[in-house]
Amino acid sequence: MTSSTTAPAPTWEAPLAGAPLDATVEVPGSKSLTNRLLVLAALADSPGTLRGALRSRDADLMIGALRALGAGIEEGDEPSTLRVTPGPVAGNTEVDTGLAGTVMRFLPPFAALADGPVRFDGDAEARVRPMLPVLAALRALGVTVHDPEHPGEPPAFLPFTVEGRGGVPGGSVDVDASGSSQFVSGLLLAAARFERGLTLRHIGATLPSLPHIEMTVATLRDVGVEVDDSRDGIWSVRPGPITGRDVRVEPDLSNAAPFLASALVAGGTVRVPGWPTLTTQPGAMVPELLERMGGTYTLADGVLSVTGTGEIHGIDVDLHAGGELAPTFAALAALADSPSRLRGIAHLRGHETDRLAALAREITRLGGQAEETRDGLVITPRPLRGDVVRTYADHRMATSAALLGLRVPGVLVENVATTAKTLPDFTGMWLGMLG
Ligand SMILES: O=C(O)C1=C[C@@H](OP(=O)(O)O)[C@@H](O)[C@H](O)C1
Ligand SMILES: C=C(OP(=O)(O)O)C(=O)O
Repeated sequence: MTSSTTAPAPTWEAPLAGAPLDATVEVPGSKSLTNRLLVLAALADSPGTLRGALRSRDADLMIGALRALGAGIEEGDEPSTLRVTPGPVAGNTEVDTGLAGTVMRFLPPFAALADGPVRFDGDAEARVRPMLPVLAALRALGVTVHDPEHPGEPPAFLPFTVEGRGGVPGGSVDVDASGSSQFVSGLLLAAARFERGLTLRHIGATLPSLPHIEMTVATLRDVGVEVDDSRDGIWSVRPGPITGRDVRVEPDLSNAAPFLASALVAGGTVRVPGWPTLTTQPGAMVPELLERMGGTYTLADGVLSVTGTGEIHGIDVDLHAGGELAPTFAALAALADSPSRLRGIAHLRGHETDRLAALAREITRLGGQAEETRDGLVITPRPLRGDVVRTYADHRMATSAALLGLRVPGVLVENVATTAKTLPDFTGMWLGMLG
């Protein structure tokens, strides 16, 4: 018998909360806004600037890809200030999507405008994330998408090549977006540059993450694009110019979630400044959900404060509008005083990992009880014990494990560096919060 040569993945011992919290946490810019604003700035008719942009793996993959596709992107005085100079969309290039849904789903329609082929590939974990609806829509719109290594088989996953021909006629297309709202967002973001614009009709039974589609529509309108979203499940984008603008990016409210949730686990107060009064981010749901689980919150002068007592109540919640919040609420549910049900999140099976399976498996590993349902999780609190928590290259599995570790001694988070996908200094921020 030979011994395994695979080194164990490094782990990070999640710190226990020794005392009630009293912390203010500055949360970097929203991933979803940063990557939309970058795409629109690169498609615009004039230069634009993002301030307070996220700099993380997903944002830097988007920057790298847009540069490869012909845009100029320079840092200003700070890394979070990005000056974007649009250029003709360039082909004969490659896009590394990493594991970023926003890069793999937003850029194929953009690449269809290029003057040559654009090859897309990403991480091993990215190669199993669903891509078919956006690629099939492009093909229905007359764009050639193929995998030169498997000619004759229309690709449904990474890797693939989009044959840019310098323009897209556009028109009408049906898309089943029940697997991801990003299929809709990606097509809408590039549609003002299609010759006839685009009318997109969602034909699936369910539609996740509607706030993220509303974010797409809002960011398009902010740069002067006309969008008709007056009919449920149908979006029409008129062809027309896109204006380069100077915009400030809101903090990432979904990344704020595990920090705010910490107040419920450890007791005390956590504050996040820069909380927008009006936003399309699904993280806007976080304060009310934390209140339902036993916290209280206030919003004053743009500072959101969440206070907890250490007591957490179970919740029955449909998270289809904000599925990316599920790992945070699953961790709270595992520490609650009554069972919880998270519903409406079947599409999490196509996220960074199959999040329903991963959350059920890891909560169970710590001695908890968590079962997958058709469209979510049922979590019954049990006494938990420390162990290694596997993270499956998923940043939110890591932040969710850190939350459990505030109360459960000996939680060892595997590959905590995966948090760099959207939060490059997660462990520094977490330790800072604990004081
Ligand atoms: O458009 C976006 O920026 C996002 C949309 C959502 O995707 P799904 O609709 O696939 O859940 C969300 O979960 C993801 O984190 C970001
Ligand atoms: C689902 C997520 O990411 P992505 O943008 O890669 O889909 C997420 O951040 O929770």
